[in-house]
Amino acid sequence: MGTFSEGKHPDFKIRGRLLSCKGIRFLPKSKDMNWITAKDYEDITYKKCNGVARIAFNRPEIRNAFRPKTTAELYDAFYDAQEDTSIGVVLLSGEGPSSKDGGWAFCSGGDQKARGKQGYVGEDGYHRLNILEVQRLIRFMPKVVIAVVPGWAVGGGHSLHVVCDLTLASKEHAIFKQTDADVTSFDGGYGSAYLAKMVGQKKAREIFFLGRNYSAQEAYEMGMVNAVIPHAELESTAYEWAQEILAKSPTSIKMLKFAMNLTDDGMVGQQVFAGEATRLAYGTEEAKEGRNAFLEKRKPDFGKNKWIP
Ligand SMILES: CC(C)(COP(=O)(O)OP(=O)(O)OC[C@H]1O[C@@H](n2cnc3c(N)ncnc32)[C@H](O)[C@@H]1OP(=O)(O)O)[C@@H](O)C(=O)NCCC(=O)NCCSC(=O)CCC(=O)c1ccccc1C(=O)O
Repeated sequence: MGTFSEGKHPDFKIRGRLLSCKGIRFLPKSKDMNWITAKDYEDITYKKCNGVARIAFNRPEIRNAFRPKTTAELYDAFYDAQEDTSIGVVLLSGEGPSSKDGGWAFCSGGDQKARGKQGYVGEDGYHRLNILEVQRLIRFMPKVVIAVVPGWAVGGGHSLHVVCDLTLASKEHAIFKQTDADVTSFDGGYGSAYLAKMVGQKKAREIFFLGRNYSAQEAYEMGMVNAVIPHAELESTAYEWAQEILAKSPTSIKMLKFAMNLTDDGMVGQQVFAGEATRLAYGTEEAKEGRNAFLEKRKPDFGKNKWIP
């Protein structure tokens, strides 16, 4: 990747987010990172910079465990990132280290102190399992979501990294662990079944049935982590991966994500993919003629020789 800065090269110009030099495109480097807070929350942080949104758990003293308030905030931030047309990639991470003991975490799953009889108890007194709504938003949003794992990814936190499109992990501090079977929980959806597609049935069963710790390197070798990154470079590397993705065709990225989801998501996967195909069809002359004919109360004339093989 290039590192020209403005003024240093005669052919340098800014074109959108990309820097162009005689046809060669240079991506913003991590030194250009300038995160701006998008919204203040209690349990998470939410920032944006150069087409990238960064959402992070912010309960480091309890290894970034989530309660209903956390998941409601996560949903709100992810929805905002989905709707913001300037955003193409979302990083999901965990703030840290813990001021208590210096430990790092991505997320340790459901806050066991908030757990009630039928889920996690919110301020309204209802028992919920609404992390699954967050999982679905990550899965179905037309943007790339990267799990940036600086420490523990455990229980429901492990499931979240699984459902993200990509995972980058801290070489020194990331540890992957499934404790669902220790606390009578079971993510029978993406957390387990999709994990098995990723690492294979035997390995997925080992992860859940034994609940062992796996290092970033072991997770990488299993196929559930894309890259193992020195801790100090984790955030900047995630930003640079995001910039590489942002340089691609947004329609291609969206359709590729939905195409890869399709086979595992059944009719809903087909619905999501087909919805985007419909949107593309709406952009054609044919669609314009169909709409106009209806509005003008006449038969549509789609023309001859339109049945392209
Ligand atoms: C994460 C650990 C392995 C880290 O161990 P360690 O580094 O030794 O730190 P500790 O001293 O244990 O922890 C420090 C501090 O944090 C508190 N803490 C840690 N995790 C939690 C938690 N999940 N809830 C509440 N508090 C937590 C811990 O008590 C310490 O506090 P002190 O006051 O200092 O004592 C280890 O901490 C650990 O194993 N944690 C528990 C992991 C766990 O079991 N998580 C829950 C799994 S079940 C789940 O997440 C369900 C989620 C869900 O809603 C769901 C439901 C249905 C379908 C799918 C899902 C889904 O999974 O998404």
